[in-house]
Amino acid sequence: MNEIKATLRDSKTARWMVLILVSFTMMCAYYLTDAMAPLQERLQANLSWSASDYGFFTSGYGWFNVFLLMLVFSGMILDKMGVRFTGILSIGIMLIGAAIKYWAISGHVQGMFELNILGWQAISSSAKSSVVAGFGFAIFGVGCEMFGIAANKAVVRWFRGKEMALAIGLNTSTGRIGTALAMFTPIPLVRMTGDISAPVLLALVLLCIGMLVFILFTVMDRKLDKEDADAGVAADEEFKFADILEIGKNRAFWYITTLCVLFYSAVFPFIKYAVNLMVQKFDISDSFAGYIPALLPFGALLLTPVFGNLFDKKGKGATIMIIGSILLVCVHLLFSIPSLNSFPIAIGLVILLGIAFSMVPAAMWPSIAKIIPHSKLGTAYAMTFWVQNWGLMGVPLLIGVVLDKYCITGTITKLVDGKEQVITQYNYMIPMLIFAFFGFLAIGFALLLKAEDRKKGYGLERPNIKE
Ligand SMILES: NCCCC[C@H](N)C(=O)NCC(=O)O
Repeated sequence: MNEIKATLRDSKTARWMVLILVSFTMMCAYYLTDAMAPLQERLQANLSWSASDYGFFTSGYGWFNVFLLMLVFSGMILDKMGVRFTGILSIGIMLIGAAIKYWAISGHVQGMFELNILGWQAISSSAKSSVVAGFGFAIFGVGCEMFGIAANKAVVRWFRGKEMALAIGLNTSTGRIGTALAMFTPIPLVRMTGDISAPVLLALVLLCIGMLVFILFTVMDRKLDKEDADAGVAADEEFKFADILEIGKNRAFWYITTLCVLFYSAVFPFIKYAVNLMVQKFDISDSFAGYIPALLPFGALLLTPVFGNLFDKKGKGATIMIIGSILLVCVHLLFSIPSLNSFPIAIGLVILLGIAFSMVPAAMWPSIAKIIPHSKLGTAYAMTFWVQNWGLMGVPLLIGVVLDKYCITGTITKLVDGKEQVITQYNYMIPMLIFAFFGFLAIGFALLLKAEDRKKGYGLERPNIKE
């Protein structure tokens, strides 16, 4: 009888160590992604950014991923070159993007940007700093998404047949720590330093540490490769273009991917405006406002592993996604009602949103691994992220333009960091209805996914761990 040799993967300590190493960089990346969100009013006061400028800059995250198909290339690089190479490359790209963003926001870029074609103004004028910062954010976005798919694949590799959904959930949760920190640390940091770009500088330093930590992971992963080779475990198949076509033929894959773009379009872009929503709708002071949206990622950080564990042990992945999407719609509809503007309501709704934000990701990412074979997983995650990036790019821009066009209720003069500033006031009802609409469509696709799973037997409703 063949004796199956234990590998590093079979050691609980080694597996969880790997998870810690991979997740730390995720946290740094997520911190930088949202670190400008609490500074929306300060960007208006210090750099003359309108809501549209802020939306434009925020949409930068997806420009290259979407239009240059960088995410698809990232998936190919991942499946061809492996997680170690792709991880290091992605952190390098994030560092370059973050440095450009820092340079733009720290006052080196001034004036307005206009695109004139034969005397015709192609786009309305924007603050130059928002365009350059958006460019840096676009480069950063390529690295961040590339790192995301590499981290997912690394975790699946180390945890398949074990605590896979729990581990993916914990990895995502660590990212949420970064988002939570990004909600409430930037304002104190800016107050302390008097420099609006200080949070970006902090993120740059954290990313450098992230690079060192990831190098430690590569040492362990290389060891596992060697053990797998010695044990005769077949290496992953290399990327083939036919993979894209094959994945593209899978109906369940499209249901889950459409659900992904709709669901995340109602969460990540919401986070970008949430601090301002707290200040303007719920009349919460600027210095405290960030703590409330921070409850969202913080709740998700605690609950994503709980739902991941539930999925591992009891199954019900598609059902979890349906319930999460219903919760999302309820929250945004309640946010849209102007008279619901008290402090406890703000807290209650953000907590409920945190629960929805735990349920759907905890079930979604491991479900893709149940639908698509491991050798094509990098490409599959990349394709899903690519579609999702249309939302991450388009929706913040849409909300910024809608705010400037339809939601301005007036201006007030207030003290911001000791200086009198004129601040535009917005009514957030229409943006919240837009978010609710995305959630409503997401419910439909979650139902379709469940029906498809019943037909094809992917096992989304079955446990991942055989007890
Ligand atoms: N704040 C970073 C955006 C990450 C987007 C990424 N494509 C993703 O969806 N990751 C999984 C997650 O739930 O965060």
